[in-house]
Amino acid sequence: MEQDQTAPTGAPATTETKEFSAEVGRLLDLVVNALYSEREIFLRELVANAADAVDRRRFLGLTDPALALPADAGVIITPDKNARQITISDDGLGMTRDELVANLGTIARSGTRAFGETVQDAKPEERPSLIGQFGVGFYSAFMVSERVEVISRRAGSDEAWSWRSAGRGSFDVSPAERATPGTDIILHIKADADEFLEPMRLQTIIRKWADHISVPIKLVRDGKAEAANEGTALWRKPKAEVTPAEYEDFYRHLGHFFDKPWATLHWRAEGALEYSALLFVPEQPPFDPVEGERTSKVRLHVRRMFITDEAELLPPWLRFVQGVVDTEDLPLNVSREMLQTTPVMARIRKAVQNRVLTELKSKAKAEAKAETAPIAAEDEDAPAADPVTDGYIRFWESFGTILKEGLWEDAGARADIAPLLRFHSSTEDGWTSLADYVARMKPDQTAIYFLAGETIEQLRHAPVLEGYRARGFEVLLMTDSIDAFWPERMGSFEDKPLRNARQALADLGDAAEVPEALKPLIDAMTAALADEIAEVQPAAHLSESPVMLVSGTEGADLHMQKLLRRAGRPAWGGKPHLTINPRHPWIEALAALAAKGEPVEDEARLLLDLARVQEGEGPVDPSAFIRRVVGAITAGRTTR
Ligand SMILES: Nc1ncnc2c1ncn2[C@@H]1O[C@H](COP(=O)(O)OP(=O)(O)OP(=O)(O)O)[C@@H](O)[C@H]1O
Repeated sequence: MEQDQTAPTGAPATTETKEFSAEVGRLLDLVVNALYSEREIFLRELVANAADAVDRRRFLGLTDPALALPADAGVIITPDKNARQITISDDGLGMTRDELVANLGTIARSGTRAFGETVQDAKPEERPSLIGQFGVGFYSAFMVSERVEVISRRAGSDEAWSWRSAGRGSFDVSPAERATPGTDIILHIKADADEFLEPMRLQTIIRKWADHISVPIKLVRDGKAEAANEGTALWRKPKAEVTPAEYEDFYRHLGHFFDKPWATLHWRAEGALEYSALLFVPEQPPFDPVEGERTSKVRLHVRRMFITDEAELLPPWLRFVQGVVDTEDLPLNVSREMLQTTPVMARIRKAVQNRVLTELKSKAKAEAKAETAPIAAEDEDAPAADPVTDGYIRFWESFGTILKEGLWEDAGARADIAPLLRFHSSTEDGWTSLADYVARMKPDQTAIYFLAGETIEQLRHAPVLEGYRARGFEVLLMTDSIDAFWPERMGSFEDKPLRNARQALADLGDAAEVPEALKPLIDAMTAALADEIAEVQPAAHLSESPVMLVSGTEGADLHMQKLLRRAGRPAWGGKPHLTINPRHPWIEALAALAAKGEPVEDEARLLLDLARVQEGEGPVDPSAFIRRVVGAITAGRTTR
């Protein structure tokens, strides 16, 4: 604690000095030094924060009149050349003392380290967007300021607090005064940042970065506050009047995006439902160091006014879509509950979802056609076709995993999602669709076979494929966790059942008769492995491997059982079957031993462990496994 000489009269003259958390300190260094050449974006960041605070207060004010916004709420930017200050004031929600300390001093985003690395690797022109992407917005103030003061009063509270820092090591917090709720950010401008004290310069920056913010932004010039942003709400403009660059700027403004939109959907619905929508499918998944939320963040506006980004305008499996839906059909004071229950919202959701799926389908189809003949992009929304960024596979590799969640959880959408799916395959290079698979099916093939596992490489060498190969049957290979689950729910595609290759071996007619010579071995192995194995069978289709684990035809297969166990769920599904290769010399030798009544238990266990290892599982008892392998090799040296 130290005495503060400058504390406002009436407030206790105490200042608390606090250290920045180590990560915030690092973040500050990075922002100030790495992004020096792009300093103007400090204004974008601070104005965006101010406008967000106004939006948040408006929304909370709908249900809590104590928080209601004043009619002329907005953001005012006041440059003062003489005092070398810029003040950015808003009528937003404000912050309590604790929020000031937490938001501006101690919470470092999980992206800090990644941010540092990325900034160093990034090209200079990519750097500005990194700030927004990694959530270091406020600290950009220190690019142009030697000191920053924040005075904030939380709506609904009488107390105001001041936060001050020179951006090195520590910050001070003390009581302050503010006549109304909201926040002032006071920047004490650095000697080399004079340009930002010019109203003209500030105006240009706002036009460039913040024009579409719907909260009114004013700039004080010669003592007069003048509107600085058009607040055009880009999504309300006719498509023909929006340039590709404006779409891109708006997309970046929406959130932490630094790529280009892969698809831009801009339309207006009139008639039974009235709304404008401007949606984007990103090119790449956003940087997300921790598993993010599953809900869609598409923003809901009512007659231009931002209402919430929690309206779940799209289902979780389309959560990668970003943008705005602005409707005439809801009242401005729509409540959270109403968002859940009103039929208007249900209809808008359905319409928006359909539009997105239609777009994806047309892009998927365009790519399929492009494989045979070069075509012009069919998409009227896209400004220009770019083969690299427009390719459907580009989208699939970024978001296919998320899209597949819809197959599992959304029965009504399965038919729409099916044509969008792409897979690796045991016979094809690259990606293939279900329709293409069906077109390649052999005349005697009745099902679509798939195999889910950890990696494509592992799957390509899975012994279970040996029988399918022998018949010329293609098997789709899948490696997302969700792949273990959705095919059963989907059931079929174009009337062809989806069959798990591990469980469908019987389809191949491979259930060989048990030859007499093998019976003693099979009986002995079955007895020895009864705890782990449902059955030991000979297999006609194994050519190279001596053994293989096969899943029972019912319930979870081996891969799904593993995923369930990992997720701490009971791994329902029967014990696996162990298939042995009667033509393998080792099995032949064992069969001869068993026929003489000699014990084969040890080798039965070894075979089981080998089959498990082949499936990416550990041996039942690793040290016993090693003992047996070493024993077998040692014996092999003398008997081979
Ligand atoms: N003018 C303001 N009024 C109220 N709260 C604010 C204001 N400015 C910042 N904050 C609070 O401080 C937090 C941190 O701001 P900062 O700009 O660093 O990150 P962010 O806005 O959350 O992320 P990003 O800028 O990357 O979108 C904000 O989330 C908000 O809670």
